[in-house]
Amino acid sequence: MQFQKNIIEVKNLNFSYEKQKVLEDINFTIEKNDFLTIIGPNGGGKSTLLKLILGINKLQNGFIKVFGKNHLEEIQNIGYVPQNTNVNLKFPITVLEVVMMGQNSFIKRMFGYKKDEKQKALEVLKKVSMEDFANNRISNLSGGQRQRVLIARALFSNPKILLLDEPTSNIDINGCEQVYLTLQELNKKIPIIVVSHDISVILKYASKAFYINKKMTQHDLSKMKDEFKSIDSHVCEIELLEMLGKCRC
Ligand SMILES: Nc1ncnc2c1ncn2[C@@H]1O[C@H](COP(=O)(O)OP(=O)(O)OP(=O)(O)O)[C@@H](O)[C@H]1O
Repeated sequence: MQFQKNIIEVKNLNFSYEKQKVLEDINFTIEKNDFLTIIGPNGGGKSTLLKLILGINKLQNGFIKVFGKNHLEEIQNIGYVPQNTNVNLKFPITVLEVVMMGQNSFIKRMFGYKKDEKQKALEVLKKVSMEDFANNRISNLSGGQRQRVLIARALFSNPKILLLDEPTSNIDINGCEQVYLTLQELNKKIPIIVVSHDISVILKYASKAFYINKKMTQHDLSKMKDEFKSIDSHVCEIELLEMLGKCRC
């Protein structure tokens, strides 16, 4: 197989809802080991960009290539953890069952799961350090634990890229760290793209940051890394966000 440097390539992307322009002249590439965070103000266009990559929003111009092909041909290789999960917490469903919902076959869901699928679900739960909770009800987990289960669900179909939309909203700082440590471990094998408002936490883990407010500013975080690693107290996220929005690095 030919070596593919760019896992995702986006060029000349513009997008509008009705007459409201939401994204303007977006260009970037994602490589194999990237851990990218997409940050920016509310309504800046972050989720819209993810939905374009996933084919949920229809491309209006420009192009998105995944592994060198039209992105729509490669959707099955993209794992997605959406902002609002569709798991009904009132439904008496176990962690293992939630993970196995990561396969798209309705027939399989109707007629039960095979033994090897349960084994595979346990393996992906191990990747997010949640295998001991396999038989617990999803409703009994903490927010951070639940989010790691939803990451396992996205991993069930062996994606080659993982996209997450605000995976740590409503999770306390320790839960956040656990989720990001999990993502850091997964990033040894696959690129990670995460939309987040947890600026100071995510900047410790990410290698790149894209600030989006209709237009995009790209930041290579490797140089700033040591400073962010030493952050263990309060940082003013508003100032940090403003700085990243104005900076032209
Ligand atoms: N389906 C839609 N139809 C019309 N307008 C939409 C739709 N989805 C989003 N928008 C608008 O597009 C803009 C960008 O929304 P988007 O959800 O991409 O922002 P975001 O950066 O993810 O915001 P947040 O941080 O609040 O989640 C907003 O003004 C929003 O109201």
